[in-house]
Amino acid sequence: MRSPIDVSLFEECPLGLLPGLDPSLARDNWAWCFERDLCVNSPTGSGKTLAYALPIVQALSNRAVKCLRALVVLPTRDLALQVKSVFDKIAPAVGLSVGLAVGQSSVADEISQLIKRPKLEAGICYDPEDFSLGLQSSVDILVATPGRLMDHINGTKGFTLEHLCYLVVDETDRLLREAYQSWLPTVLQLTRFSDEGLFPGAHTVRPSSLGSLKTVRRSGVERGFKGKTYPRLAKMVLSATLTQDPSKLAQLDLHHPLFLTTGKLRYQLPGKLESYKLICESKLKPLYLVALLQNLGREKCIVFTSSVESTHRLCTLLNFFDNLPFKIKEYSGLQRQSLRRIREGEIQVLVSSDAMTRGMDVEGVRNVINYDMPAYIKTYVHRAGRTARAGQAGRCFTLLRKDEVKHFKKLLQKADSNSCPVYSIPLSSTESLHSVYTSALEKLKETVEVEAHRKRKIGFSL
Ligand SMILES: Nc1ncnc2c1ncn2[C@@H]1O[C@H](COP(=O)(O)OP(=O)(O)OP(=O)(O)O)[C@@H](O)[C@H]1O
Repeated sequence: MRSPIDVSLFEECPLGLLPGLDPSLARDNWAWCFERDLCVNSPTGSGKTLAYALPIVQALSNRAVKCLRALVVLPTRDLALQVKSVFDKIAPAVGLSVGLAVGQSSVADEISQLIKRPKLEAGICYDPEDFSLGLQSSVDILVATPGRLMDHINGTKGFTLEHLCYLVVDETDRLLREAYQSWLPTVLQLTRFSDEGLFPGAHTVRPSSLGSLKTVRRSGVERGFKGKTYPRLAKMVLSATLTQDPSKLAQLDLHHPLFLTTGKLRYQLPGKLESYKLICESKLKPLYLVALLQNLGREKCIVFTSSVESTHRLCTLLNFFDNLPFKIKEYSGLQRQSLRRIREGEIQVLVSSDAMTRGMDVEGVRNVINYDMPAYIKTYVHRAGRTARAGQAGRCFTLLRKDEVKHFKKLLQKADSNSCPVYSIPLSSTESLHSVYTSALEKLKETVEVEAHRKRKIGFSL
């Protein structure tokens, strides 16, 4: 941990040249050396997902019996879906199955995807509640959010982590900040080796579903084990803004962690990102935003605001500007379909709170706009990182009041970014929007009143 390895100093290696990789997986970089746990701090859009998906799939490609051997935990449902889609592209090539536990469908539906009941399905047993059914995992790899993972740990018959070999904690700094029903201590407890036998915690939850089958985890003869082999859960933790603070990482109980990074700084922006600032009065921000969007034409944009409520208001207001040559939708927990719509090119502008800040990979997003200045450099890094991904060029615009400029400059310096020129909007562009802005504001006021009334009514009827 004291001497991070700067992977940017190594030469790139095409997947086709990676030794030992199953030919069906050899289509681009990184091999996970499982002898030590890995901490990866690498910029947004640098391909961290494939960097863990590929070695896990490769390592499990020779497994004989299907059981849950790899668990990937992510903070949000949409991120989990995105990561599952990456595994879905590579795992079937070597006969592995990937499951999802995110609360997208009912618990019952999810259970039927994750657990199989061979005796019941073969008609040998007719009582679905019978615990001797020999329940088995239907998946080798599970992508999950903490809440639904805990639901399965606590309540799903046949769901066990006792065979787990690989644990990935993606967006680690975010997941460590939020305890989510103590999911991490629970997972570590259920996968820990102890003198009482393997996985004692698992047995207190329920008996082994696979009878005498014992998982042969990776064994390592390593420093600290006094020459003994030791079955161990291999862990990989990743983020574009991963902490190097040992007291925080200690929660993960890492084994001789190796810290991989790209450069010396914790906060890094993508190489081909250009940052710009727009300085305007607070009340004129919508005008500047519309003028900027008009300048950007029909390029895909994500506009970030500071809250779910301002996202809704801003999106409603923007849609009252007539004849804009692009379609605008908001993204929130209740409006998740807009993510699919921007991916498919049905809409060009997505307005979002920080719900969309981390990890989301939307092809073709050329611009990110901070309608509200992010309070922290970490937030700037993740928001800006929705563009300029995978070596592509991208731009990040930040709307600022005059009194925010100094603070913003200091913020960017933390990412060693001193270049953030002013992006000028001609006065004529904003002036021509004044009358439509006034009428849009009126309509927004009416809409907000109607919505508040409707909410009150629903509240009373409940
Ligand atoms: N070797 C590769 N060559 C080209 N493109 C790649 C490669 N690996 C991944 N990609 C693409 O790069 C994009 C970004 O990948 P990914 O979402 O894994 O980034 P990330 O590092 O996890 O970013 P973030 O920190 O924002 O979550 C994806 O569209 C992915 O398909």
